[in-house]
Amino acid sequence: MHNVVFVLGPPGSGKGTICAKIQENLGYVHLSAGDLLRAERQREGSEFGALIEQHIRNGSIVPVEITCALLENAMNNSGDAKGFLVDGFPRNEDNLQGWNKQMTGKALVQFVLFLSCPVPICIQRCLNRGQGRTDDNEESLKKRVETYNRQTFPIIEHFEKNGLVREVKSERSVEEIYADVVEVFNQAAKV
Ligand SMILES: Nc1ncnc2c1ncn2[C@@H]1O[C@H](COP(=O)(O)OP(=O)(O)O)[C@@H](O)[C@H]1O
Ligand SMILES: Nc1ccn([C@@H]2O[C@H](COP(=O)(O)OP(=O)(O)O)[C@@H](O)[C@H]2O)c(=O)n1
Ligand SMILES: [Mg+2]
Repeated sequence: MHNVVFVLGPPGSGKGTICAKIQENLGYVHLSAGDLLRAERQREGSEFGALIEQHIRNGSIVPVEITCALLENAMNNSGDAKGFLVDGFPRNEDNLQGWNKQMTGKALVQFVLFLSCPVPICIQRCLNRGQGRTDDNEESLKKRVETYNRQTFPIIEHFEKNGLVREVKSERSVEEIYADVVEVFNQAAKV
């Protein structure tokens, strides 16, 4: 059984940054759904490259069959890990349903780390990210924020109803955010 922590929040809220620190210090393995999709897009012989690029530019969500298979493969190929940080997933109802269908009995979701941050700050961070991403431009960002508001936030609310959400405000320094994140993981380890 894989232990999983879902990490959600608007684009640019700092999911990748904080996950890297958790992986470094707390022994969880970081799996970014976006990174896995970008790698699959680049993989020679992939039949999904064009479809993935289309969704990324549009800020829309790739069908779960593709994303969940990438996540499950990565988990199975990671050897023994204390747990996995599944960053940027599930982002919509399709993601959630597909995960439940494919991973029930194989993964246990410990909690959902929700990095909350005002959208204008998130957009500015993405525009300054400097990773050359095809979706870090004003036009794609507008669509990504809309997708977040319409599709991802309701998923966070769903988990909230189940008592699984641990919110950490991320309009602060990485050090301040991370200090709260460590508290969340410590609390989770007690129960
Ligand atoms: N707490 C923070 N304060 C200022 N900038 C940040 C903070 N966390 C991340 N960043 C920067 O913002 C950009 C987006 O961060 P990233 O971790 O990629 O977010 P996400 O994965 O949620 O899109 C990156 O350039 C990152 O260096
Ligand atoms: N579960 C997911 C995660 C990302 N994606 C796609 O990948 C893009 C980038 O996701 P990301 O997680 O790397 O973006 P950030 O929130 O980290 O900025 C999203 O806008 C989607 O188009 C997806 O389709 N399904
Ligand atoms: Mg990211």
